[in-house]
Amino acid sequence: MAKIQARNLNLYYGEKHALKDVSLDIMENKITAFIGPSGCGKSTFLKTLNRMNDYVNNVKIEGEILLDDENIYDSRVDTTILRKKVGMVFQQPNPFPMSIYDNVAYGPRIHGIKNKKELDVIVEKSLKAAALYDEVADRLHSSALGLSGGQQQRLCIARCLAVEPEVILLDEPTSALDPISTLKIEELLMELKNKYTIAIVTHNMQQASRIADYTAFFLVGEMVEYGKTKDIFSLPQDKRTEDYITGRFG
Ligand SMILES: Nc1ncnc2c1ncn2[C@@H]1O[C@H](COP(=O)(O)OP(=O)(O)OP(=O)(O)O)[C@@H](O)[C@H]1O
Repeated sequence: MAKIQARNLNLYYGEKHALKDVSLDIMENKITAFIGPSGCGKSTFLKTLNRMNDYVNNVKIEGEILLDDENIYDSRVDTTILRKKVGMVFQQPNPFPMSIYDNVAYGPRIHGIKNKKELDVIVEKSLKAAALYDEVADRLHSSALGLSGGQQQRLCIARCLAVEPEVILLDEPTSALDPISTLKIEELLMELKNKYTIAIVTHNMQQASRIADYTAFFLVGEMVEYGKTKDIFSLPQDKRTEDYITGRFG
């Protein structure tokens, strides 16, 4: 079942036409990867899925993004609620300069949860779900900035999970990490897809082929090809996809 449907999405940064008539369905409880060369619009597309582009000046968006069949660009949509449902993890781990506990409790507190016992439960549950709890259980009140890069990224995933999202967007979440931390995040995402819908931008085609159920290939603002990952990598239908995945450019 489609959790998110992009319908004829066009995005302009000023004069620049950065997304050209993109339509694609993101399936529930699956991992969907967006691949393509630098500057092709992968991150831009990802950010349209929870309206992060609203923060950029001079952006014009046409078309629709339906989340559970409702257009998230409808003027009545509350973007705070939208971003609670559709959480995001960025390329550089960006823990807040506060304790591990407070990082995870941050979102729930903003959404009005004050009770300490309740927060304790959320923090522990989220850290466990992000496969970080065992490594930090004895230092929940130490600074998050003392964690390794890979741990920081799992903390950011825990922070995202703490507000009980339905969809998790990740923009090259492992590109700043070593191979072992990368593997841990990949394993974690494959576990998390049982509960969440996941969309990930990655430069790493091996990563897409390892973890993604579906893959979309972007090129200069166009979504060239989209399908089951194994089909995209073994039987690409478009010459441009084939050239890219066989390493002829990009
Ligand atoms: N805020 C902005 N203002 C103007 N142009 C932008 C802005 N953000 C991105 N662009 C342009 O839009 C195009 C798509 O950028 P985007 O970051 O989505 O690509 P990408 O495929 O994610 O690239 P990368 O893999 O290098 O991150 C690029 O040409 C980029 O320069």
